[in-house]
Amino acid sequence: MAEGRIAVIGTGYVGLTSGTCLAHLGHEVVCGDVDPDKVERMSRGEVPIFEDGLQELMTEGIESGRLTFVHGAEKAAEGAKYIFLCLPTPDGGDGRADLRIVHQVVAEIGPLLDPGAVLVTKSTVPVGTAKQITATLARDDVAVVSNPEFLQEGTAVKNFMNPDRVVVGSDDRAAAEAVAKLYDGLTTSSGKPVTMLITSAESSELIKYASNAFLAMKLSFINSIAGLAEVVGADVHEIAGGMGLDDRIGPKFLRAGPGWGGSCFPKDTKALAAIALDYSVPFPLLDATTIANEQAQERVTDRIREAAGGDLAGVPIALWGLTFKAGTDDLRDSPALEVALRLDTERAQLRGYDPTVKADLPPKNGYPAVPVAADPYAAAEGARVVVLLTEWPEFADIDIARVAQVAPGAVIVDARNLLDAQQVLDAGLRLVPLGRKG
Ligand SMILES: NC(=O)C1=CN([C@@H]2O[C@H](COP(=O)(O)OP(=O)(O)OC[C@H]3O[C@@H](n4cnc5c(N)ncnc54)[C@H](O)[C@@H]3O)[C@@H](O)[C@H]2O)C=CC1
Ligand SMILES: O=C(O)[C@H]1O[C@H](OP(=O)(O)OP(=O)(O)OC[C@H]2O[C@@H](n3ccc(=O)[nH]c3=O)[C@H](O)[C@@H]2O)[C@H](O)[C@@H](O)[C@@H]1O
Repeated sequence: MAEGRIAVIGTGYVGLTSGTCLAHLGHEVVCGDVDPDKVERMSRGEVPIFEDGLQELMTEGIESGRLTFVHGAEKAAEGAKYIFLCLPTPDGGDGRADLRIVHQVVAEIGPLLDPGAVLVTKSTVPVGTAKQITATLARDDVAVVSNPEFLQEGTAVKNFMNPDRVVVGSDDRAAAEAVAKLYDGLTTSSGKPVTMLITSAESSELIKYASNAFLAMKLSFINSIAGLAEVVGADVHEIAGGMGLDDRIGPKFLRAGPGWGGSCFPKDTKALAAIALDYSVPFPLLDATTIANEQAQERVTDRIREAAGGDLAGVPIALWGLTFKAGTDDLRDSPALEVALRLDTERAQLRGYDPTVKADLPPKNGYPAVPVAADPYAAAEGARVVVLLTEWPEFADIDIARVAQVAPGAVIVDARNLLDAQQVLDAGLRLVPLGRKG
């Protein structure tokens, strides 16, 4: 076990998962957050986010005494050997990452750190941030290490415990190796030892952005292929299957949908484009990746408008799925809400359902208010168009005959291609799939 305690600053999807899993690996971990209510709830063992497997490990950590929660960054950082920054780095409005919270916390905790402490950026931060933090700290006795996180929401614990790789970057080789050692004992999902990649801080910072932007580009590519497939009479599933059989392409991240979203792909793709621009390096693929994503959201909206007969004003529409993907309660930059916004602008009457959303959505971050029903059938009642936007497994098992009863004559626009066309037809409804003819 590592000598010295670990502090985790910021207990969101990344911080809470990392802190809990590091405690599970045997480390002593103190998590600090600025939100006192959240700290109080977590101290009682309550998991504030929807994340498979987190509750069990968090209870285990608290009961073992290895995992504790405190209010504020300073309290967590004081006396710690490793300080993991898991703070938000949102879009600053011009595409660049807003690092104000990171810099503010570094300024707060810098003077308190013990000599020999290692400050680790787990947040996704632009290239050059480790250098900037080193300059702000102005301490020769504290090392700065970049250790980006690659977990996916919904499978965060699994991804943390079985990563494809761990990337650690620093000018201080010994500090980087010490951070890599904290992950000792982890295996990949196929049981192999995890590759620990030690790089410069700059490479490590860019590996994170390059990975996210590359995945977003892959999705934009298949979504554009879906648009083409609809016109030429091909089937995007057959195409993705055929492409994925090529080892060099691989089958993952080729599921066409209503565009990609979430708290990271949109902001990180834009942030990488901003970095390239700042360094005067042409990188048109990144802008194209974002533009193609907006086109994918637009295409789904077009299909819905066509299904409604050309005019959306006053048309009752059910939205099945509101989160940015299945398996999470996260609504940040959700493609479902992007589509809802477009429909709302055209004055459609929306009603949503999502297994993790229990209350009506108020207008937020530019997205419209969406009344939320208790189940998918209540959402569909009286709807002229039902749109499947998030790939929750319960939609694949939906009782279509019951939908036909509550929404006779409705058209189902299946933006995740989850439903069986024949079943929908048998129930007397029309199905509009994505990336293939209906
Ligand atoms: N959500 C994800 O799946 C992944 C996110 N990332 C990156 O990790 C970073 C964190 O992301 P999330 O965990 O999603 O964020 P989040 O928004 O879920 O959590 C951030 C936490 O930091 C706390 N916080 C804010 N200001 C603070 C302060 N001054 N002192 C202490 N705590 C403070 C907030 O109260 C919140 O609990 C971002 O840079 C993100 O890009 C990286 C990989 C995966
Ligand atoms: O930096 C981050 O925050 C994380 O961002 C993504 O993880 P996440 O945001 O949890 O979501 P993904 O599972 O990657 O899905 C992103 C979007 O792509 C969509 N998607 C994904 C896969 C696919 O085949 N088709 C598809 O439309 C999802 O529905 C969702 O809207 C990355 O996959 C993680 O590796 C990374 O750590």
